[in-house]
Amino acid sequence: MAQSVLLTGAAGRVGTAILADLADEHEWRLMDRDPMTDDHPGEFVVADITDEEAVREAMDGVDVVIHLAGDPRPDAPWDSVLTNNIDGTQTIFEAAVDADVEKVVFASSNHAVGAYETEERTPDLYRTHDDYLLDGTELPRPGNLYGVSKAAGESIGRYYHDEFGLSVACVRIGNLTEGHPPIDYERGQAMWLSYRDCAHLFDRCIRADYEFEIVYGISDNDRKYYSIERAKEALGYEPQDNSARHD
Ligand SMILES: NC(=O)C1=CN([C@@H]2O[C@H](COP(=O)(O)OP(=O)(O)OC[C@H]3O[C@@H](n4cnc5c(N)ncnc54)[C@H](O)[C@@H]3O)[C@@H](O)[C@H]2O)C=CC1
Ligand SMILES: O=C1O[C@H](COP(=O)(O)O)[C@@H](O)[C@H](O)[C@H]1O
Repeated sequence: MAQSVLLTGAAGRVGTAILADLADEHEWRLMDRDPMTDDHPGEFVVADITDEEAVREAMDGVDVVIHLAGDPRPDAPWDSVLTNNIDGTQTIFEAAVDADVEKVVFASSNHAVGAYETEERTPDLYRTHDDYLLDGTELPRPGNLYGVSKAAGESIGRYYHDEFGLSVACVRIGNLTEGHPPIDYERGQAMWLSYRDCAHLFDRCIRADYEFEIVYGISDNDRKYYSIERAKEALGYEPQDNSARHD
C-alpha cells in the first residue's frame, strides 16, 4: 500500500536514488535546506531540519519519515555533525513521535563502525577470501567524528523506539555510487550500494513491519564484510547488484 512519506535531505544523492525508482510508489513530501532543481514528486519544503517549527509542520499527516538530511562528509568537523547530524536527528525523532508517525528510517553509515577496519584486518577484509563479517549486532566503533554522529543517531532512534514505540530502521549505508562500483577502491567496492538496490532497500523500510533494526545497506557484493542477512530477514531486501559483476 502507498504510504505518505517525508523524505529529508531529498535533494542529495541518496534522495535522488530513492526518488528515481519510487516517485510513483508513495505520496511524497520532500524536505531539504537547498531547493531541488529537477522534477520531483509531491510537495517540496525548503527548510533546515534544526528548525523545529518547520519540521513539525512538514510531519503533519505523514506515515513514514526517511531521514537522510545531514552532513555526509567523513571528515566533517564536530560543530557541523553536532548541529546537522545529532541535533537535527533528535529534532526529527521528537517531531515524529508528536505527529504519531509510524516509522522513522535513519540514514546511518559504514563510518559508525569504521574502526573495525584495523591495520591487521585490512586490506584482506576487502577481499573475497576473507570471511570477517559485521552483522549489525556489534557495538558501534566509529573511526571519525562523522561516524560518532551516526552512532549517536542510532542511539537516538533506539531511545525513541524504546520510550515511545516508534518503529525505527537504521540503515548503515555503504558507498552509494551511480552506474558502477567505485573504481580502483577496494573498500568502496566491498560496500558498494547501487542506485536501484538503494531505492529497493528504502522501499522495504517503508513497507515492512519491524520494531528496531540496524541493517547494512550494500548490494550483494561478492567482496563484503557487512552481512546483508538481517536486511533480508527483517525487511525483505532482495538486492540485484554485485560489484564483482562490473569491471
Ligand atoms: N552517499 C553515501 O554513500 C552515504 C550516505 N550516507 C548518509 O546518507 C545521507 C544522505 O547522504 P547523501 O545523499 O550522500 O548526501 P548529500 O550531501 O548528497 O545530501 C544530503 C542532503 O541533506 C541536505 N541537508 C544537510 N544538512 C541539512 C539540514 N541541516 N537541514 C536540511 N537539509 C540538510 C543537503 O542540502 C543535501 O541535499 C546522509 O545522512 C549521509 O550521512 C551514509 C553512508 C553512505
Ligand atoms: O558515510 C559515508 O560513506 C561513504 C563511503 O565512505 P568512504 O570514506 O569510503 O568514501 C561516503 O562516500 C559518503 O560520502 C559518506 O556519507
